[in-house]
Amino acid sequence: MSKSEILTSLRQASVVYRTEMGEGRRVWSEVSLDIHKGEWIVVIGPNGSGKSTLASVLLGLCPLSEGEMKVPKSAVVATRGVLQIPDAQFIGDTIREELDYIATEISTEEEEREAQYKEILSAVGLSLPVDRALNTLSGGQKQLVNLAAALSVQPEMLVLDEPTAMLDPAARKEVRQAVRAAYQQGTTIVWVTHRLEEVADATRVIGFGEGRITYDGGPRAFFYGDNEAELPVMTPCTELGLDAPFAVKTAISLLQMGCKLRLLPLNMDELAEAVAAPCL
Ligand SMILES: Nc1ncnc2c1ncn2[C@@H]1O[C@H](COP(=O)(O)OP(=O)(O)OP(=O)(O)O)[C@@H](O)[C@H]1O
Repeated sequence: MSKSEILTSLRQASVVYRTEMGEGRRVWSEVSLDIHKGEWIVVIGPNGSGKSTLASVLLGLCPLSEGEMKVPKSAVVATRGVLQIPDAQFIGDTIREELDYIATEISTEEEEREAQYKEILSAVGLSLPVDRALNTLSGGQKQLVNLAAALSVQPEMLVLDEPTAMLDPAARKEVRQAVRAAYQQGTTIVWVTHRLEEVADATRVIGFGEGRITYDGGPRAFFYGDNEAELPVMTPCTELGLDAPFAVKTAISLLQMGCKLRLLPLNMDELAEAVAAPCL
């Protein structure tokens, strides 16, 4: 997929929130960023570092106080979002109502419409009756309905703000799988998270610390630094005060013991691959 087409640009963007006392509180300073078509960007950082503010800005929910956000004329960008709390996004009471509100180009002809609903749901791996009440669904199913609704308008860019935060491991896996399918269909992904294992899907990682971008690069360099020959004392991950996933920490220990790994793993599957061959 081409990385050249820019979907959205931020230039010297700052956000100042007003506190209850009416004072300005600067939570974002001089953030500059180009989001390219075909990227899967994971945005990571400690609590309160400004990650969700990026999601809100991209979704048009938070105005910039300074700087600008540009959508180049060549890119017709439809951006949709899925947020942390599944119920907070629902408008309707049933899956049908939800899709009726959000999905566009739904047929007025009944048979065709039912087939469209089925297709929208199956795109995220759901096979539920459309008249199911939303409050009878599990957290994971609710989040998949939100995802299905967001994807039903075929957005160019999908912004996810900690979509798995309230979910159990099985549901987290389903949501990631559904987002991977959307990515493979050409949707650009911006995924805000505090779960470091979710970095494994990224083509690009953006690290946030105290309202500024501290890292913008590949996922492996985020965990291991950019010099494969020598492990740095501090990596972009540890500089943000974040604890690397088990697979990364294990690989670092092996490297420190003098083992040469075939790849620098991002997750358990890759760790198994890295240690399957004897140390060189
Ligand atoms: N509507 C608001 N009004 C005032 N301050 C806000 C508002 N939203 C966020 N903030 C503050 O802005 C800072 C950045 O918040 P943001 O939610 O973007 O961070 P985050 O990295 O997503 O944090 P977390 O991981 O805890 O969700 C925080 O200090 C937060 O308290």
